[in-house]
Amino acid sequence: MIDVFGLVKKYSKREVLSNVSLGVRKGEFVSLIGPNGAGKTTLIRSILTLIKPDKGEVRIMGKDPFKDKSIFKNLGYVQELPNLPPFMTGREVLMLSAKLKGAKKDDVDELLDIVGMAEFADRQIAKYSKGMTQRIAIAEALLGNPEVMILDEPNIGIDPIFSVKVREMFNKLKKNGSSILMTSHELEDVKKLSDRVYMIYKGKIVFEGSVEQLVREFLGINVIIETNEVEKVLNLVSSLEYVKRVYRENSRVVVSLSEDKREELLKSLIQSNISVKGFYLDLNLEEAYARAINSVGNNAL
Ligand SMILES: Nc1ncnc2c1ncn2[C@@H]1O[C@H](COP(=O)(O)OP(=O)(O)OP(=O)(O)O)[C@@H](O)[C@H]1O
Repeated sequence: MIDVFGLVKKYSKREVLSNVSLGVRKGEFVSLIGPNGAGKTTLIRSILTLIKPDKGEVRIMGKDPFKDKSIFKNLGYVQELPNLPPFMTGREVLMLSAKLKGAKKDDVDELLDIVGMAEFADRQIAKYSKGMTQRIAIAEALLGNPEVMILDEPNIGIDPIFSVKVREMFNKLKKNGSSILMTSHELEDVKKLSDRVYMIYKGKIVFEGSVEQLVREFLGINVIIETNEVEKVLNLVSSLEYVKRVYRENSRVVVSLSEDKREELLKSLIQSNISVKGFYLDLNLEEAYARAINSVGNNAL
């Protein structure tokens, strides 16, 4: 639904996007992560034709957005720090957008309710807080259930309770078959929402895969065992040849494996009659992200 081939963007002589290719399939949620200045917004704005790339091609729903603007009727976009008209009210912004997208007044009312802005709908944007403006921007992007949604740091300024709601909304959109591309520094959202992740560093894609693959590649396979019998677990696992490292965290034992022997490990625990309350892969995306950036930074690009 979104395809980018060999995108290059230069500012003066500096290349800020270097041969970037990326794809988002139907019903897929893809996140674009990377440090400040890596090129995420430049890439998003190039996809949306707000920036003209020097080389490369973009397709949205199979069409070239630089030539066919009709696709934008079916596309929702939350831009980084939304710049909504300050003298319009939230409702007016949504009504205007509904007209352009062919959505109904009822859809506007429903969305105002969903984003918790019904009460403030007739207040001017200039009088909104940052988070309130962001809520209207998200509602605006969701209008008309777009087939493609592009989100550039949608969670800036949003409180934790609404963050959970936003995740639910994006998940619902995805279940209905929409394709979503998001940039975010909120790794918890990235972890909970993404089917696939692209990591961009200094204008180059340096990783593509699932969150689990990213964690495995940069942190290895770490299993968390929750148990009341920590000592027994420590004794058992430290004798297993595929266990690289083991440490205790209160009533949890964290075990690093040299290869994917999770099934064997679980069997050994059960055979030793150890009561296991929890057994799962540690998906510490923050740490994997830091290591990945460190590793690409060291292998000078
Ligand atoms: N109009 C411009 N003129 C010159 N350089 C620019 C311009 N816009 C962006 N850049 C540069 O392009 C690079 C990529 O910027 P971009 O905004 O895409 O990064 P980002 O990954 O979105 O960062 P952040 O996480 O901070 O939002 C940066 O080095 C930035 O300084």
